[in-house]
Amino acid sequence: MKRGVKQAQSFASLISEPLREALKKRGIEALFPIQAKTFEDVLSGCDLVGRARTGQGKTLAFVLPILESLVNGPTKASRKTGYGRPPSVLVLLPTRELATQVYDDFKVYGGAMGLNSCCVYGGASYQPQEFALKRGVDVVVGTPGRIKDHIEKGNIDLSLLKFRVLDEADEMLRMGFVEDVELILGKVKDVSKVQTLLFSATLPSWVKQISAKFLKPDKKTIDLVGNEKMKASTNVRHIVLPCSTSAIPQVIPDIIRCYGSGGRTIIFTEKRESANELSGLLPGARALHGEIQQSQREVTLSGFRSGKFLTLVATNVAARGLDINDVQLIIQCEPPNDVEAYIHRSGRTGRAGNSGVAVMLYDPRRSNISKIQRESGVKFEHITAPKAEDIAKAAGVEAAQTITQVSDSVIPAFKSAAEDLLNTSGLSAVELLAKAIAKATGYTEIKSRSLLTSMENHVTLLLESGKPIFSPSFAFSVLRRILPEDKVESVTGMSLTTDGNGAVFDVKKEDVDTFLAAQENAAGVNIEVVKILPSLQEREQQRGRFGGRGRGGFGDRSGGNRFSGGRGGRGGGFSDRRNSSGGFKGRNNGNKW
Ligand SMILES: Nc1ncnc2c1ncn2[C@@H]1O[C@H](COP(=O)(O)OP(=O)(O)OP(=O)(O)O)[C@@H](O)[C@H]1O
Repeated sequence: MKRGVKQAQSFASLISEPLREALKKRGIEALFPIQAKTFEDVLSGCDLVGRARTGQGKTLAFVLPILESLVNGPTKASRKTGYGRPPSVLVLLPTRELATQVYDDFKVYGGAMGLNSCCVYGGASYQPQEFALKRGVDVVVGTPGRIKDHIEKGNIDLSLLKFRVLDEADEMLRMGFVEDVELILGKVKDVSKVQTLLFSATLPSWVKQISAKFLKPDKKTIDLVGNEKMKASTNVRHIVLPCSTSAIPQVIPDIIRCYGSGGRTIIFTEKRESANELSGLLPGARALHGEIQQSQREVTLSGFRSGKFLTLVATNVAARGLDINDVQLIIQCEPPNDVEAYIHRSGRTGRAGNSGVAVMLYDPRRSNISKIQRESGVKFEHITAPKAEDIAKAAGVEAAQTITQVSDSVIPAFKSAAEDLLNTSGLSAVELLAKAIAKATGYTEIKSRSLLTSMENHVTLLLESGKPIFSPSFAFSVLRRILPEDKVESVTGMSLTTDGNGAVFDVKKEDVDTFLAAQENAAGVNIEVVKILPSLQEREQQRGRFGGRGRGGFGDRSGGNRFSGGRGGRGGGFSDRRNSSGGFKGRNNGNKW
């Protein structure tokens, strides 16, 4: 669904005929706001800092005016042409995948105007890059490390440079490319002759300081996010869902079924090992991360782009800038460390005016979502794992469509089997059809899940004791008074409610009656099955108030080993999150996040 983000304004007047034709072939017939707002400043020679939310067209916001300037505008006269010419434009990006993507735009649109581009990044062989540079190019796009190497080898001459662009500038600097970037930018002798453009959807204050160093003092800033509260994409439905790590592989297929709209899904994990592991557990998924060989990364990404497979499990290497058609759903397996990562990851959907869904999984006992909520301005929608009826509804709609598409010619072949079934099964036609749809969708058994951790065949209970519950260990002590030790030991996920009056936890489905009956053993104790997950205290809140990691503390007893889904060690406190061992499959799996 398109929203009205396009601006027809000045398209024809700003953009020359061949470029307009090339844009039209890709469905672009008007400028987006960031493009319209920056175009003339770039054309008139200004340095510029540009910021707009993800998917709002920042790439063309520099590509188009640069091309117009080189071919029809102020830099035309001094631009060299012919064999062996040095580049007029240098574009720096943080990842190889992004460099390739931006190069593609320069190749197509610059090509339409008679300009040559090349792309240089690490992990690919030097020789073809050297040949291209020696032949002479107008635009060089690449990652800082490799560009620096080429400059040092004398393959790139920056003496006639007109434009330098830092795209996803904050990520490039955050990734530790500061020295390379400074060295590259420092190679330009006469900065008065070069325009520097810096773009990103996120511009933390430290980037602004750096931009003050690289850009001219009279630079323009076009910030379409500015002080607005909402920093993430407004075209995306931002959702959070409580889920323990061990339940992630089971819950994800259901989330895709209910929220994926049949399109592509990108799943983000914090660690490479988790991306490998999860992609192995999800049917038809592939992994993408920095440890995979460059040639394989390219094969994977192009397979995902072309629809050979629809689920990509990636680390932050895919968080920035990637523009892939029909990504309907983003799943983050846990809250990222910084708000920028949340904004960029969720921004891989809901692009160019389309809508999308971003689901972030979190362990209510360990994760801190309020920080991301506060800093991104996102008001998260809280949901629990898709229920049987949600899955059936989503899967059923899809299956019903495919069933109606089956040719009528098969009916005679299967009719008598269908009639036999109807006559002998004792079920109605509708009931039988429901079973057939279940079989067709693969959902022949729908397991119930707990609201607190999304674990299969577990139920979330609420405990109240008639007085405030200050700590998980207090809640355990109440349980210990009314239940045998082995039942108390089996409790997982003990978490306190925000109002301080209750604690919620998961028990096995078969133990629910024992827990409910136990409340009779003590006056004032109330235990009930949770229908809607109450608001829960977060990690910091509990640590701040009670400061402890000791026995019975947060994470302790309640599946403290984050990845095992089993009982944690006594000292396994919440702060050990990043060092916990275990994996999606269980305790014996040594993979880390
Ligand atoms: N004027 C336009 N009309 C229609 N589509 C456009 C227009 N400009 C850009 N697009 C499309 O919008 C999509 C997003 O553009 P782009 O990748 O430049 O976004 P971005 O702002 O750089 O996002 P991010 O911050 O995630 O990198 C691309 O598919 C691009 O082709």
